[in-house]
Amino acid sequence: MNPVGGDAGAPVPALQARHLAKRFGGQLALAGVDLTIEQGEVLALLGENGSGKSTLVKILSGFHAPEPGGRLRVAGREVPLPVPHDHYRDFGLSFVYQDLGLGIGLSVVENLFVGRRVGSGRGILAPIGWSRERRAAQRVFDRYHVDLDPRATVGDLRPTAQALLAIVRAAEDLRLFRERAGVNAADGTGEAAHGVLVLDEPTVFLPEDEKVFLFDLVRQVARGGTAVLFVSHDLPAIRELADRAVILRDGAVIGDVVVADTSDESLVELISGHHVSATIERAASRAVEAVRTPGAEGRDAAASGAGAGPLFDAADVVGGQLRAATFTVDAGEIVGVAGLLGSGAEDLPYALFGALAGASGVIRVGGARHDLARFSPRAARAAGLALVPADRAQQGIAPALTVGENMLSLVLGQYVRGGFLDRRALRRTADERARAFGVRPPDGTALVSSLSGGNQQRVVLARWLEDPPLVLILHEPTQGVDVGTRAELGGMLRQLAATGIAIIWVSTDFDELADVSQRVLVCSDGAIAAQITAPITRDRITAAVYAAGARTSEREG
Ligand SMILES: Nc1ncnc2c1ncn2[C@@H]1O[C@H](COP(=O)(O)OP(=O)(O)OP(=O)(O)O)[C@@H](O)[C@H]1O
Repeated sequence: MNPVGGDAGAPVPALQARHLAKRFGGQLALAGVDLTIEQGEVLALLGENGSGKSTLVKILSGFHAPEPGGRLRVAGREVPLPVPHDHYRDFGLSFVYQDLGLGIGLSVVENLFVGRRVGSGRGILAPIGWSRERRAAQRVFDRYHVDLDPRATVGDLRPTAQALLAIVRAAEDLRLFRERAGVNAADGTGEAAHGVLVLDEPTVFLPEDEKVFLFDLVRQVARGGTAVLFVSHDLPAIRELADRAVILRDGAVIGDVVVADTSDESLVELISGHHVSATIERAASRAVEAVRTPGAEGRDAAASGAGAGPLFDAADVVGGQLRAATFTVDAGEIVGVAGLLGSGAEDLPYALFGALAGASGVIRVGGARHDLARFSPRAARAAGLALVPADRAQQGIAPALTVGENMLSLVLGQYVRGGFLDRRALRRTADERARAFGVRPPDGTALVSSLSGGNQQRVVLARWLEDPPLVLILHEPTQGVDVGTRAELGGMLRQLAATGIAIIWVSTDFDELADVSQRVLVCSDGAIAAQITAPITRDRITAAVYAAGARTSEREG
């Protein structure tokens, strides 16, 4: 049953937005969106990369001012537009973003009560009673059935625990809003409508098996009456959580469906606007064709001439959580790497690429031997390696540069004529690549920071493929990428592998690994503990990862 906000008639919707629009220069990023979310409802907001989801969320948070003519009501009350900066909480809105917004060096209790001390009522100058605050924090966690230690430092928590804390904090903001609004309710009922919790891709960094804790918490928050707007590309998570899904395309609502009544295929079609499978291979070959430069042929020759042995060979790799990882990858092979958090899998891409301090071990690329203790990213590139890192914002792109400069930064030398950079040729190629990789808008001169997250990821991939390596190392390459594009990237990378490139694909998304890999290595306790060959399924990977983890803890116990 839906909790009722007033004393008569239908419950007040938690959120009613009318005609929200946003223009960036000549481009209409949001084209007049209407949206209603009922109290206690979990609504998924879906759409391909660049469809306008973040723009809508940023209007709700007050980060963007919408075009004139829009209206917003939350918890039955009119919210001024633009939403006053930093005051969304006062109107019953609360946000959790992918980066969670926690103070990593602070304790759990400090994060929970930041900005609103439970304290002694003597104001901000009163001494902080830590034991009282910790008890208050414990009561909050008990309320949400969440097991968190108020004393722990947030940076020491696992990502899942950090996400739980961020959600509890946001839900508490809404509970306090409701208390305040109830006290002030003009109709004297003491009853106030519930607010809206916005979750913007909160599952991206969480290990598959721990998402269930987050789902439990979100369901519980919604059961209490709060409406949840869940922005995500994660179809299984959407199916798990959402009652209804609204789909955006080109800034407009093009679908509003009950999730339980809609197949995955229909959802993907609504999101992408076409039958994905029919276009994957076409898009993939376009992108692979686009990057097959003369240099690439040279590398193909190097790859095939590497002799009888594997193209890539890693022995006793140490670094981070890795204690001695040894494995090989053949030319043309896609090898997945799976592991629980702390298994060492997440350190492997950086140790192999010379980007992890203190790493050691030996790798061989096409027969040439390299000592990882003396390796660097520059040496790795020269050796024929490329790395697509998980942390796109920090390591993948240069946000202040254009799409073209980012895409072509590894091959700028090819555009120097008579000592000058041939900007026209650079721009022509950049536009071509942007089209081939489906970057929207397909404009090589756009600043990369103005692209949506998924489109930035396409730029990162295009950049590395411009100068095709012998060995491509990918860490969570489809994070934040929409479902249609994900399939497209899978197809593209399969075609690249077919040209002789060896691909090492490290991911916590076991569905994805099952889909793309010819072989999956299971990392546990810093070593490769098992290997899965065809038939590769998500269940087999999950079982192997846990079996390896259990063997490790038995040994340690
Ligand atoms: N600050 C900005 N300046 C110029 N254009 C922008 C800006 N922010 C967004 N856009 C454009 O608005 C459109 C919608 O982007 P938005 O980030 O809302 O998409 P999204 O659906 O959240 O995508 P993703 O799934 O990739 O995160 C895109 O074409 C994007 O390039």
